[in-house]
Amino acid sequence: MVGTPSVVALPLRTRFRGITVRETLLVEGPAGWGEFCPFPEYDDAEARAWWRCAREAAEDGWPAPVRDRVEVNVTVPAVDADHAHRIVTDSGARTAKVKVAEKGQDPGQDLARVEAVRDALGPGGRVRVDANGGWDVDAAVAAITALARAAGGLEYVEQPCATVEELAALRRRVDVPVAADESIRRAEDPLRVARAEAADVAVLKVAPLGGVRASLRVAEQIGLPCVVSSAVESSVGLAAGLALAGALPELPFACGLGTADLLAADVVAAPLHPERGVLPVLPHPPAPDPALLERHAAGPAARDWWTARLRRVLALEDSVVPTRPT
Ligand SMILES: O=C(O)CCC(=O)c1ccccc1C(=O)O
Ligand SMILES: [Mg+2]
Repeated sequence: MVGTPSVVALPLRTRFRGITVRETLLVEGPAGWGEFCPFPEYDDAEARAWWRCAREAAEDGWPAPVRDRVEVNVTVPAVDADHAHRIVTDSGARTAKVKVAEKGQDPGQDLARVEAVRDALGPGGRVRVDANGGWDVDAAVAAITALARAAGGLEYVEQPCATVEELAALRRRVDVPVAADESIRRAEDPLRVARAEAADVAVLKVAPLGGVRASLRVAEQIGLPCVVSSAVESSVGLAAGLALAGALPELPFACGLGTADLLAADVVAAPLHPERGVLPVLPHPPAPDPALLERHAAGPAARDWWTARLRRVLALEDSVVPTRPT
């Protein structure tokens, strides 16, 4: 790598996944900039794939894309209905992904949110929901039936239940297509979901799957239509997701890569904010602006935590422990 890593703390515009600030580490290599930002609760073993994604961007570069632009969904956090309506209208996107089953909220709030999102999109838009594994099978059947009615149709439901077995059981009981996210990115074996006939759609996140090339191999083997989604990276890491979306042979759905809009600050001068629901595929990661790295630099405790974490992950990568087959 070239130079020392930068650790930044980027404020979110609204709480998402229980956080209000996204911390991330950026490194420069001979091919450009890479981003390492495994969620804080992930252990070092799980963080290894995220490092491989950052290293690919910084050292190897990405395979050639087959398209130069990618349609994205607007991501709607678990906010109230009026706020959801405004987020969708402001985005100009034709597809919205709405967070549901948020802890501490009730089903009525989910229904009001998806109703508002449908109203903002109009009848031609597409609404998908993401429960992050928050329902058991019976609760999922009830919630999906009610949400599909409130939304005037759902494109798919992402990770309605936590386990592959539950997804498979649910899938036989509802007409709405089921997408798998955590069951792919956090699984020992990301292909199990397909063998179990537990999903209609595969959500691919480039960092937890170990980079663009590793994700392309998963896409090839999983045999399901794929959607690329972010992990709320800065625009440096989002560019890796766009490189994957750009290189997939088929891309039948809008991708969840519009999440620069969730951030109140970014590290590059021209952040990857979608225009009318479209983002460009970039040949290389965008370089951070040194003034923005400085302005959003994390405090000393966070900087030490991230650099120690990276050092431990690098030590694991250099050891001979066998890695998950892909
Ligand atoms: O897919 C999107 O629209 C945005 C990304 C997103 O929802 C997400 C971001 C960080 C962590 C988890 C998730 C998720 O899909 O569950
Ligand atoms: Mg998800």
